[in-house]
Order: sequence, then structure tokens, then C-alpha cells
Amino acid sequence: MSSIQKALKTHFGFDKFRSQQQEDVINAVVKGDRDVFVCMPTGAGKSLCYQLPAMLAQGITMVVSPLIALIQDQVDQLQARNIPACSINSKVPARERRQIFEDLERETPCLKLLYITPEMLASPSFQPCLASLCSRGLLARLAVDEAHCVSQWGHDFRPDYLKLGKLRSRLPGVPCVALTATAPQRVREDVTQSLCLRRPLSFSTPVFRSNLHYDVVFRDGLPDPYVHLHAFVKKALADGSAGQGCGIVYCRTRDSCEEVAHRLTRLGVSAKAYHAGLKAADRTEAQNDWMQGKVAVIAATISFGMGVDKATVRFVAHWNLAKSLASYYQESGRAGRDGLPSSCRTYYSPQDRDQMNFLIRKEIARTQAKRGSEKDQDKVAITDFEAMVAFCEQEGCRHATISQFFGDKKPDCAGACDFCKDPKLVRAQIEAASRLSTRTGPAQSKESRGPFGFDPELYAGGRKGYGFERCDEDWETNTEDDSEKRRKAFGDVFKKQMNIRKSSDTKETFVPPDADCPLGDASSQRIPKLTVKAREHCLALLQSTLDNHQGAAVSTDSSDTQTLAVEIEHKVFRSSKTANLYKATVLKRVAEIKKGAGEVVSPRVGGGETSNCNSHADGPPDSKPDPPSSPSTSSGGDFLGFTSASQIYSLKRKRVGAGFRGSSNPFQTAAELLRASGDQDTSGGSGAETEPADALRGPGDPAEGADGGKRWKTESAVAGAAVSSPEKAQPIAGAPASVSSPTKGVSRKQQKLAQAAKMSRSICQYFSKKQEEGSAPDADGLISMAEEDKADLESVCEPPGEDEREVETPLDEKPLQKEPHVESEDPPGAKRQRPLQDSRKRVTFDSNVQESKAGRAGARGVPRVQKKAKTLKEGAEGTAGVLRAPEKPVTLKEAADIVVHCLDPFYSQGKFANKDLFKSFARFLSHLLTNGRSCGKGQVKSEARSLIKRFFSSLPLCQSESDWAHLRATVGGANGTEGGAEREGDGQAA
Ligand SMILES: Nc1ncnc2c1ncn2[C@@H]1O[C@H](COP(=O)(O)OP(=O)(O)OP(=O)(O)O)[C@@H](O)[C@H]1O
Repeated sequence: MSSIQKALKTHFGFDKFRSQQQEDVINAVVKGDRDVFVCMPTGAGKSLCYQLPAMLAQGITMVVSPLIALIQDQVDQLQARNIPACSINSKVPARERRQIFEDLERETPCLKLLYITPEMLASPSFQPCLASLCSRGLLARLAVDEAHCVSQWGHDFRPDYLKLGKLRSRLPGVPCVALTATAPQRVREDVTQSLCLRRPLSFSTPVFRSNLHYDVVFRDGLPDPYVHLHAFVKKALADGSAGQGCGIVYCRTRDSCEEVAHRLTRLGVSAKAYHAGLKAADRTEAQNDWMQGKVAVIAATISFGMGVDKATVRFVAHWNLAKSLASYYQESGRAGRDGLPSSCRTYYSPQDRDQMNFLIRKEIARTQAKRGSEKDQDKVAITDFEAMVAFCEQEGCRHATISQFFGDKKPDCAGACDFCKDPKLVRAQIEAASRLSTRTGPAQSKESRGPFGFDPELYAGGRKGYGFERCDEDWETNTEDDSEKRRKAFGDVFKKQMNIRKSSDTKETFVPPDADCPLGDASSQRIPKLTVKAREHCLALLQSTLDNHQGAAVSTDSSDTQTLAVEIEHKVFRSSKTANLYKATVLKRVAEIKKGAGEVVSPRVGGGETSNCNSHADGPPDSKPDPPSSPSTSSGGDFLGFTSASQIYSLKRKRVGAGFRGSSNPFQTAAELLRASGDQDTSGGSGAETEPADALRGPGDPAEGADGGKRWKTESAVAGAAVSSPEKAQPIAGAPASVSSPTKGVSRKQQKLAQAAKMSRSICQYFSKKQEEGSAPDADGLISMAEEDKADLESVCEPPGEDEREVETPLDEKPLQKEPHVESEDPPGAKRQRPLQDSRKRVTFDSNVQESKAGRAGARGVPRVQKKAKTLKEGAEGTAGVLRAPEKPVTLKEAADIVVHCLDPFYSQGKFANKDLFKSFARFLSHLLTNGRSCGKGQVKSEARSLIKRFFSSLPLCQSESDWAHLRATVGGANGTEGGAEREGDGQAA
């Protein structure tokens, strides 16, 4: 038996090496004539590769390790084996440290392994000791654990590791061994270079671990994620060695650790939370209990597990997305270290992804701001994160994805992942998730949606979160309950975020066109917020319309249509002042081309922008509002099942295109819009048929914002409310003469549209109509409500049939009913005030009140209203998260107050009430009006918060003071509160 094998048995109690690789590495390290680089999978036994040689060497092996927690665990394990090892770090008491230094000064120190952080190693106070050891020839070896931390291309770069390179140059004859589990090729090269490894012997084993089964579950699609997790835990533990198994659930936030632990315990699995917010004693107790098998599951932030070497971990579940694929590999690799089959699962959620995305970008921005420059390496965090996302979202072998990420060949998975086991299931899950995402919309954007999916925990309230602040100081200072500090820290983070957003709102970088960009004046930035991409998109739209309606074009030759499209686009560009006007005009041109197939559209003919549009011959091309698009195509902007407020009536003049420049009031109704269209039409303008505005929503369009095109949709939807589906429209019986009587020159179609416009303008009318729709939400709850809302919106735009007219007033005395009568006569300002004057009565969500009112309103409507309320309630009760259990009914006023309070932190002097938030709020109120019967105060609150979470995103538009006032007036008006919902504090915003 060789001395190495003897030492293996004597000091570590192992009969043989774990693998040939391990033996080879140890032999090379013991030999000591060359530096060694080791890249072996998690749990492969890398530590032994320097620990065993340390026992055979003369002198001390200095081990650099990134975290005190990690060090402590290693030292404890070694000491438990009677191996003389200790650590010098800031946590070690002064007396103990003195003893260590005394030992190091001895001629023959007892210590064999000295663990140290890179910071301590580089600190001036340690240099005399280091120099002394070197000069006496007592520094046998330098081992750098977690060596990927040295690389800026690595997922866990630690700047202090960079100092090790310099240090090495001062230790000429001392061999070095660098070890990592997670190093793609680029990182390996970087580590070798940064640590000044001399002709290193490189040992690298594929990362594939066949005993780990990987799978991904889309969390949002689960009826109860905790129950799902519980089932997974039960199965994983049952599959493992009897009674011995345990597992880890990694969570991003402290609260989710607590929640997961609590839920699992309630469901019958013993679980404890572990995070830096716990007192040290509680944390130690949790860890010990888990180590000793007293609790089966630990729900922890990633600070847990580093250095925890437990062989029987049967599963590692990620409740939240890991920050990179490399981190994930490392974290999940804590399972199955005994080589037995174990499970690694990620509960994936797009919302989670977006939050993580934002945090990563924020972190990069912070680093860059600190450094004052950008580096290519900065992007690595993003690409590594994207690899993690791809791991979850793509159809493919999970092991292959990991292996490819680390530069290994595709392994033989042999069914050790969900995809290889059942690809159809994975595909179905992805498809279901993408369906969900198109309905819920913004959660799916790849872009950082904004700070605040607004969960204070995102910022961890300034606390240690998920993998971003892996520094020991944080760990040490968070031992006490510091909720006050945290609150303040969160406030600071919040303010900072606001400032960042504010400045990013104003600063927009213009992306120059490509060399072959066909646009005229392609690099002109004349129109603020109009990107080259958006223009190209419009151009493509124009050209495809010309191609498809060749009668409208001068020639059928496609190159000619392109030239023509370029000219039209350029002309529109030159004549538009704002991005919105530009887009509106493009839409108009598209409609004209379609309508006027056979007529000449070329701007070269006729002198105007379009020759068939004689209404524009004299005036500025954009001086009239564009004909709207069909709501059926533009109403897709619903989020969370709430119909866009703008689909009900317009909020801003500029959104509906030109034609209202002279108006002092920034708001207008669809009826006004229609009037303007009517004017236009009477002067010969066309435009009953338009291209869906959605068609214009191009990538990179600034007006589209981070939400994937809501603004476009808004525009078209506003317009659409006025003129959609005209052919089917029937006049409403009893409609006010002022509107229903056709004015001269206004076509019959437009009269019908006027009726539709009036209907859509009134929220109450809209929703009272909605009450009578018979369909109930399906099991998807909210999602199906979104569909339903969409359908309702469309039906609103079509005048109702006889039946429907009778139940249009289930909220009988509701003030807004009267609006249409005055709408067409009053100036816009008066219109806005109208609800305030008429709204002294309380609109409640008490189903009894509603139904009795509905009863008075019309016997025919009642059963349907009741049925609707009932089905909505039932549907909602079966739906996670949204308006579930009926609580004490809440009035609109109360609901508004709650929401306004929730919004308050984001609003200051008209600056930060973001457009999406604003719309969401309106949608939320609309939703309440529709479904509020089954909704209680608590639910309203949580719903409001969830809205804010989702919608406080990075759209670069701020609401104006007047918008805000209008919103408040609308809300207050519906409840009899002059001036809108008060914003007196009740602490809910906090
Ligand atoms: N030759 C061996 N025989 C049996 N067990 C071994 C052997 N070598 C190491 N082990 C055990 O394997 C487990 C994993 O070892 P170690 O912690 O060194 O892995 P690692 O490669 O450093 O993993 P990670 O990268 O996750 O830290 C430990 O429990 C260790 O005691």
C-alpha cells in the first residue's frame, strides 16, 4: 500500500479513491513539481485533492476559500477527523487567532491546513506571517478552492480573488492547486492566467452526473404549487434510502423560505426555514436539525449549503429561478452526493424570470456605475442567466444543456431528465405556459420589466437576497432582527430606483439605422421616441399592404411597391410631429391603400400625401384623427383579465391621433373622436376600415414600451371603441336625440358608431352590460375572464339587441348612465365633471343590493345578473389568487381608496404614476365593478398590490397631473366623492 493510500485510510477513513480522476489529481498534487488545475463535478471529492496531500507535506497548506461559512464547515469536518486545520478570518475570536499565529511562528507548526479568505490573505496584517512562513520554507502549497471566483467570466466573480495572482508572484517556489466544479473553457483559461499557474496539469471531468434527475415545472400553471411541491418532496424522500433522506428547497427571499417551510410542515413534511434574517442561534439550530435528520427539508436562501456536505440529500428544489446555469448546477449538485439517484427540480415562473432579469441588470448597472465603464465581462451575468432561462424554457435534454454550457459533449442522459423521459409532456407544458403568457401578457417579456414587479423582497429590503450579495459582511451583520433598518434600506433602494427610472425615462438612446436601411432620412431623430425599428416596421406594413392590394399601387412590381412604400413612409415621417401621429398616419395610409385599391396612392400623384384622400388636400396631413382599428384586433391589451381603461374611453388627447390640438381639455370621449372622424369623412376622408393598430407594433418601438405594445393597443382600442363593427350596429332604443339623431353629413354607419361610442365611454354602462353576459369564467379563472372581457368589449362596440338594452341598467340609479345624454353636448371638461355631480349614491358590491337594484331595473335582467354573479363567484373561488373567497363586500370607494393608497408611493407631483399602472388601476376598478360582488377588502388589497407588482414597470411615460386627477375624479365620481378618492393614509401603502 502506498503512503498516499495509507493516508487516505488513516486520516480520512476511505478505503479507496472515489474515482481514478481523484487519484490522479492527488498523485499530481503530492508530486508538487507543477501547478494543478482541477475541474470536477460537484460532489466528486475535490477537497480531498488538497487535503490528503496536505497531510503528506512538510509545512502548511494554505487554502483560499471564498466564504467564511464554507470555511467553517470544512474546518469542522477536518477537526472532527482529528486533522490539524483551522482558519483565520474576521469571525475567529482574537484569542484563538493569537494562538494560531503563535503556532505558525513555531519551528514546526502543528497546523497542516490553514483556511483563509482572499481578503485576509491580501490584508497587510497577514503579510508578515506569510513572509515568515515562506522564508522558513513552511508554506507547502497554495490551494485555491472555488477557483472560478477568480474569473470575471465566472458566475461568482470575487474581486479579491484577483489579488491572488500578485500574491503568487511573491511565492515563487510554492506550488498551487486550483479547483472548481463550474468552469466553462473561457473561465478555465482566465483562472489559469489570473492565478499565474505555471504550465499547469489540467484535470477536467465532464460535469454530467447520471444519478441526478432534472426536471422543470411551470409554477404558474399549478392549481396549488405548495401541494405540488409537497408531492414532489414525498416522492423524492420515499425513493431514497429509507428514513435517511432529506432535501433542500432553495428560495429567493426570506419570506418565501418561511412560507415554504410552513406550508410543507402543514402538509405533513417536517421543514425549517434557513436564512440570514434568522438569529444566529435559530439558524444553527435549523441547520443542525437538518443535518441530524430531525427535519427532512430545509427551505433556504442560497447561503445555505455552501460547504454543507450531506451525502443523503435526495432532492434539491428551486422554488425560484437560479441566477445562472452555473449556479444552478452547483446548487442542485448538492443532491445525491452519495451517488444514489436524486431529484433536482426547478419551479419555473416567467414572473420570477423577469424579476431576476431586472435584478441582474441592476447589479450590472451598479457595478458599471461604480467602475465608471463597461466591460465585456459584465454581460456574462446576463448570458449565464439566459442559459438558465433556456434550460427551463427549451425543449431539450436538461443534462445536455448543462453539459453544453460547460463545454462538454452531450452526455447519455438515459432518461435522467423530464425531456428525455417524456418529451411530449415537456412540450405540452411549454405550450400551456406560452398560452398563459399571451393572456397575461407582460410577465412574459424577456426584457427587464421593471424594477418593481414591485415586491419589496426583490430588493430584499436592502437585505441579503438571492445570490447577489454573497459577501461575509452581510452575513455577519444580519444576525439580529433589523426590521427597522431594513425598512429604511428599502426606502433608499426605492428612491434610488425611482431616480434611475426617472433619468432613464428622459434619456433614450437612438439606435442608428443599418447601412442598408431603405428609409428616407433614416438617421433623423426628428420625431422624439420614434425608433428606426418602428419606422422599418411601418414601412414593411405599408409595403405588404401595397403588395396585397396591388390595385392601389402604381405597379405590381415588388421593388416598385417598396419604393412607393418608402416614399409614403418618408412623407408621413416628414409631416408628423410625434411618434403617435406618425403611427396614426401610417395606419391611415394603410387603410387608404386597402380601401382605395385601384385608386392611386402614390404620394407622387396628386400632390398630397395620398391622392385619394381629398380631405387632406388643404390641411395638415395629421390634423384629423385616424379612423380607428377594430377592437377585436386591438383589444388584446388586456392584462390580468382586466380590460384596458382606454378601451372604455380615451384618457389622453395624444393617444387618439390628431384633430384635438386646439382642445384645452386633454381628455375626450370616443364620441368626440367619432365627431372628428365624421368631420373628416364628410369632407371626403376615408377610413372606416383600418389596419389593426397592432400590426404597427414593432419591435423596439418606444411607444410600445416594455409591456409589449400596450400603447399601440391603447390607441387603436380607443379608436376602435368608436367605430368598430359598424355593419352590424343597430341604433339603441331610447338613445338621446342629441347623439342618435344624425347630423347632416354623418352617415348612418356613423350614427351607429356614435351609439357604440357612447356605450363604450361609460364604464358603468359597459360593465352593467357585462353583467348580463351569460358566460361564466372557466377553471382558468382570471384568464378566462380576460377573454370574457375582450368579448364584452367587442360586444360593447356593437350596439346591443333588444334584450340587452333592457338590462343595460342593472345598477339602476348609477349616475353614469346619464352621461351619454349630455356627452355630445357638453364640452369635455363638463363631461368629466358629470359623474361627480351625479354620483352621490353609493355603488356597492354587495350582491344583495346589486341584485335588488337589478330587480327594480328589469325583471328580465335579474336572473342573468344573479347567474353571472354566482358563476363569477364560483369561478373566482376556484382560482388561485384572484378574488377567491367572498369576504365583506367592499364599496367602490373603499376599493379605490385601497388602490390609491397602494399607488401612492409611486406617485409624486404627477411624475411617477406610470402609464401602465394608471391603466391597470382603471382596469382594476372596472374589474371590481364587474366581479366585485364576490370580492372582499382583503382581496382587493392583495389584488391591488399584485397589480402594482406586475405593472410598475419600466414604461418610459409618466402620467400627467391631469391624468391622475382625472382618474381620481372618475373614481371619486362613481362614489360620490368630489375630487376623487382621498388619499389619506391608513398605512396600507406601507
Ligand atoms: N475517496 C473517497 N471515498 C469516499 N468518499 C469520498 C472520497 N473522497 C471524497 N469523498 C466524500 O465525497 C463527498 C464530496 O466531497 P467534496 O466535498 O470534496 O466534493 P467537491 O468535489 O468539493 O464538491 P463541491 O464542488 O460541491 O464542493 C464528501 O462527503 C467526501 O467526504
